[in-house]
Amino acid sequence: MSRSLNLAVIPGDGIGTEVVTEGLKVLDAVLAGTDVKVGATTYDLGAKRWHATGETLPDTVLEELRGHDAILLGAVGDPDVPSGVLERGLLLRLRFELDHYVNLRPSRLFPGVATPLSSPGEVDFVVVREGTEGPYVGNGGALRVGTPQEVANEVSVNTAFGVERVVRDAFARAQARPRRKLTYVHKHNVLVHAGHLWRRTVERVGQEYPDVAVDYLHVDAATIFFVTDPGRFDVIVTDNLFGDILTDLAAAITGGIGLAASGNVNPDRTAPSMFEPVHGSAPDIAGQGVADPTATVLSVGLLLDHLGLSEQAGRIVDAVAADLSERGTAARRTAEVGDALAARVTG
Ligand SMILES: NC(=O)C1=CN([C@@H]2O[C@H](COP(=O)(O)OP(=O)(O)OC[C@H]3O[C@@H](n4cnc5c(N)ncnc54)[C@H](O)[C@@H]3O)[C@@H](O)[C@H]2O)C=CC1
Ligand SMILES: CC(C)CC(=O)C(=O)O
Ligand SMILES: [Mg+2]
Repeated sequence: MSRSLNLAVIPGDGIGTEVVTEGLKVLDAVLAGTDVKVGATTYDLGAKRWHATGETLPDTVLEELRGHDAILLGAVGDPDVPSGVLERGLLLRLRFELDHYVNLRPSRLFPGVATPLSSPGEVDFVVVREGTEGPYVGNGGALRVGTPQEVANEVSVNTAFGVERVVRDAFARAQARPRRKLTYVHKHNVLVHAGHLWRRTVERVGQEYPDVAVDYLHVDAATIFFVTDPGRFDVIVTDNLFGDILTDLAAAITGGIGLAASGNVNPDRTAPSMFEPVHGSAPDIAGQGVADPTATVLSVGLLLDHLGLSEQAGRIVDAVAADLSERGTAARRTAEVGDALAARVTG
């Protein structure tokens, strides 16, 4: 029986448009000859639309997006748009409205990939970053802005409901992996209100997963072990801000930000999940055709896996692994990498 995938594509800004082109190229290639047909609708959300209309994410577009099976996003953010307008008004609004409470960020050091670590050992972990709460919810404000008496608040919101659902997801993922280990990362020695909610939640939910070994790291110490002993990690669960920072570090130790994929997952499937590279719009290299599209291609793999196409998802990971092992040090252009990966998934 044939199947159709109804995708929404938001290329966004900067290198977002460049890497998404390659992601779609590989998607078409991996599905060629199968009975899966892709219908992709592109949405022009991002800086251009904001400049033209002042819109970030109109309600009508949000409602349309809800009707898709999944969303593929490049990146948003532009130096000519005030900082935060697109990041909050578009990207975070999508994550919050579509209830992407699991921000899934796998990190794996593929064979042959250069890392700044001298003896990394095997690195293969996944960060489960809470995606709808924490300091990113916009619960803040400022008084006497621009004066020497300015006071600025950005309050981290952590609810029992929100923490429990992401912690449960992380335990389930840890249980399904061979090492069955969960590290939760916070800063409960100082952030005693949110931190203790996280700690109590992990302890309580952990009783239902006696076969999962649990440990805890303060976030500052976690950064040490990311560099000195990344092999100790299997599944990491943490809040929205810590997870954001740790996953750029995770990318850096596993070959760079151009390889780091992510899924903003709505595990309850009440709305489409959204897949995107961990990186941003990289204005410093935008338009040059040199961005590495591998992170986006791997994000397409996560998308396929989420939609039950695990065989095709596995072919994407295998193609990336093979490409990386032979890549060498010569710089390759964005389209060259996309072409090579497209050829490998069909070959
Ligand atoms: N999910 C999203 O849409 C995100 C958006 N942003 C936004 O992107 C803009 C730029 O943010 P930055 O902090 O500079 O982070 P960034 O991730 O865009 O860039 C950081 C560094 O990594 C490099 N880089 C990023 N992606 C790369 C790739 N695929 N290949 C090779 N090099 C790559 C860039 O050239 C830059 O030197 C800002 O407006 C920011 O708010 C940042 C992170 C995530
Ligand atoms: C722009 C931020 C809200 C997004 C980000 O840095 C991320 O999700 O990694
Ligand atoms: Mg980030």
